[in-house]
Amino acid sequence: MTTIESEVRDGAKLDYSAGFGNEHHSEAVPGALPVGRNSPQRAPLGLYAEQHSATAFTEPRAHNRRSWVYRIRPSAAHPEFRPFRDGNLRSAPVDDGVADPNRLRWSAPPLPDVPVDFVDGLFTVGATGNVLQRSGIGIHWYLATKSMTDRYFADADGELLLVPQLGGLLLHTEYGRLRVRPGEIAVIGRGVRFRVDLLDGGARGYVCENYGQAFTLPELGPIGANGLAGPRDFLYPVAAFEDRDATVQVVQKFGGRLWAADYDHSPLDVVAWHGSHAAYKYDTARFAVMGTVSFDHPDPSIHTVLTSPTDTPGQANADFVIFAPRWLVGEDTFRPPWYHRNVMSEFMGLVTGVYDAKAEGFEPGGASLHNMWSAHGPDAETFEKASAQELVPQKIDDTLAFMFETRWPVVTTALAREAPFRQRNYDSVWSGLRRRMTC
Ligand SMILES: O=C(O)Cc1cc(O)ccc1O
Ligand SMILES: [Fe+2]
Repeated sequence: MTTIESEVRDGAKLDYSAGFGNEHHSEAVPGALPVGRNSPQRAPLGLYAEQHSATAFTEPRAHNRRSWVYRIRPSAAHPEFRPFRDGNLRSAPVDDGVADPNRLRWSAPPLPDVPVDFVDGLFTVGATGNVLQRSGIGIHWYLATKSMTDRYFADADGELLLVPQLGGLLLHTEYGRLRVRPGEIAVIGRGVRFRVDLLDGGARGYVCENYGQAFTLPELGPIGANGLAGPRDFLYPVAAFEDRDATVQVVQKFGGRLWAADYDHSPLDVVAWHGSHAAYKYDTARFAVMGTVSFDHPDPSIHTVLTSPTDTPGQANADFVIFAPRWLVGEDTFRPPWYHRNVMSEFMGLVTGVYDAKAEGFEPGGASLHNMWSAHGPDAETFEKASAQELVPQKIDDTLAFMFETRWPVVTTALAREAPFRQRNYDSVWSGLRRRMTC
């Protein structure tokens, strides 16, 4: 094992292997991991060796991702997948989609009052790009009221960045277990099979389904070698497997649609693995926030946790940006986010607290979409306060907002546009901004 970090919570201890993009290695049974080669004539303990290639074989080492797994049965041993209901899950291009220039905002969607698991509880706000071209993102909420039993999920269309907002999750993945609570995030690599147990009975959160290049850490440029998210704080699971012969349903998202097959065993049967493609979690409380110590509000790129680059430098397929607790000390500065029109599209969510650009209406669990070039910024109340406040050092505390930012316009689904929890009067938050010119 590389570096181990242990976490005892809810009476249960989980071990993790630390380090973003490391060559992790882990075995749940001693001797299960071959040494010195990946594919011996007979893998240890009668296991099957299998490679998961998350990048083309020939991609540069800096972003090549692949893992070797040693499992009870090879993944190839499965019956036919058949089309399955899509529920409220949509993909790009969205059939009934609208690329809407309006500012949109939603209250927190209520949890269903019937038992619904993570897969059935996915609700798509919008998407952009094209799943078949491996470009763009899907933006979803998950709204779950029961754990997945006898059911597993895998997304061939993209990796899944989960941002829990309500309730903890225990993610059982092919590579082992991750426990994530609000304030933490998890990324499940493309194609990785998993199931979701709810730790608190109900769970709500946000998903960025990244069709493009896998998330990586942003360059730090003149910031130097440290700051923002530290590589060692990304925690990967250690091997843990299910040795279970039972009829289970494996649902996979492929080409924008769901497909399902009934297996006669659990697909989480990896006894040992090594490599760089898996799943990981990160606690946003470990983010070393940077900001001004003189004047002016910095561009929000300073708060980037993870980025999915494209072939055009600086134009992200997706950036994951957080607005975490921090001190504001700027002198002669309008401290909240400035008014803004942006070629990049900004989807925002709130895990907890109040976001410093919106005095009211932007709720924990809710969301806003400021699409490419739509004009946005502080609401009227925030503007009044921030223009008049005494500029003493001020702690923004007990809050966590985030942004999925993408270079493409986001196309909203009919589901999201027609949702009863969409705030149809969102424009009015700016209507109180009166003329103030004095000459
Ligand atoms: O609230 C927003 O729109 C996000 C945002 C935050 C910020 O600090 C600066 C610019 C920006 O777009
Ligand atoms: Fe913005």
